[in-house]
Amino acid sequence: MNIGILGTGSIARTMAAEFTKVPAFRCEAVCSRQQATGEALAQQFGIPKVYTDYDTMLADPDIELVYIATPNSLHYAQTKAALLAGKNVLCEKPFVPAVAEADELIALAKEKHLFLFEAITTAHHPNYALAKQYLDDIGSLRIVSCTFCQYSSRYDALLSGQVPPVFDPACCGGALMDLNLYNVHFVVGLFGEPMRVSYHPNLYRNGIDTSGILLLEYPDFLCQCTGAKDCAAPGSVQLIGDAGRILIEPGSSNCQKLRLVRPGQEDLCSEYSESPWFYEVAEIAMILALKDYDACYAALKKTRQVVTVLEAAREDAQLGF
Ligand SMILES: NC(=O)C1=CN([C@@H]2O[C@H](COP(=O)(O)OP(=O)(O)OC[C@H]3O[C@@H](n4cnc5c(N)ncnc54)[C@H](OP(=O)(O)O)[C@@H]3O)[C@@H](O)[C@H]2O)C=CC1
Ligand SMILES: O=C1CO[C@H](CO)[C@@H](O)[C@@H]1O
Repeated sequence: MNIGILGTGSIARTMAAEFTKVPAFRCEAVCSRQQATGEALAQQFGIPKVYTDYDTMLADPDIELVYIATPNSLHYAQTKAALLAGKNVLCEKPFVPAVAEADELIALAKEKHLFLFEAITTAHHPNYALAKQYLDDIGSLRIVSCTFCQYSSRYDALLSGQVPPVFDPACCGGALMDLNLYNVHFVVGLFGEPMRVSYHPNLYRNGIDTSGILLLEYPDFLCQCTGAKDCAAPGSVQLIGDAGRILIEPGSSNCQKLRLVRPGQEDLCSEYSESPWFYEVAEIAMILALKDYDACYAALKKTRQVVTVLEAAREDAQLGF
């Protein structure tokens, strides 16, 4: 599968490296707003073509899949253009801001029988499946607690007067959309949509949430998701039942270590060493190789549920974007 990469930022570089580990993928082209930036990425990863115009890249018949790694607010239009051009699409998280946009893109992918996928590591990690398997061992679930707090150098830029896309309301940035969404993916992936959603953000003066606490209420348990880009803390997911708990570290974006803890019993531990993107890219390669559209559309159904929760959270906090 020949890939055209759109964007040359931090995740585009990470993913270009991950694509090269999987023989089924070949990076065919990169598209950047500047020729020199595109050439730098192309040279680093041995990518033969550089485009500075997205439509021109979409017109390249050699490209079968477009990987979109641009600011959040561009995902919808760029995904739609790629699908209309007949390309499969892997779109970075967060998929799109609005449920109506998600529905339109999912319908378009189905109509054109194309692969469409949100690039997010959470559910692809082997320990995620293990957590699901261990749920029966912790009794009745009472509390879920997820923490993803990572101080961002872009927060320093915000404090010094710049507005990077990730802290720009016009780009649909913020801690909820950038980091807390991993927690939402973890929880909604396992338990579906909650009954009620409320979001309590710390706001910067431009109206962006630099951190915040999200409460998801389920019929039988409560879930607290913390996401922050303005402070740091060790990350984790804890699923706490009345007969034990499951602890995952460093958390919802990388389920590297899992521990099942039950009183009076030895802990069961599981640890993986590959990067979290490795498992995501391997699973995508498998879905594409098998043309497993059921798996693709099942993942999109989860993505749509997450978009619904995130939209409800932004509405609850009256974020205005
Ligand atoms: N899955 C994961 O682990 C991660 C996912 N992400 C997601 O990936 C996306 C990109 O994030 P990240 O790589 O950190 O962002 P960066 O700001 O580092 O890169 C974004 C790239 O998009 C391109 N771009 C196109 N239009 C614009 C524009 N108007 N403003 C700014 N950049 C533009 C730029 O490439 P050029 O200059 O070449 O045109 C830029 O380098 C986001 O949606 C983010 O949520 C981010 C980090 C990790
Ligand atoms: O998705 C993400 C995961 O972590 C990154 C930082 O390391 C974030 O900036 C990013 O958007």
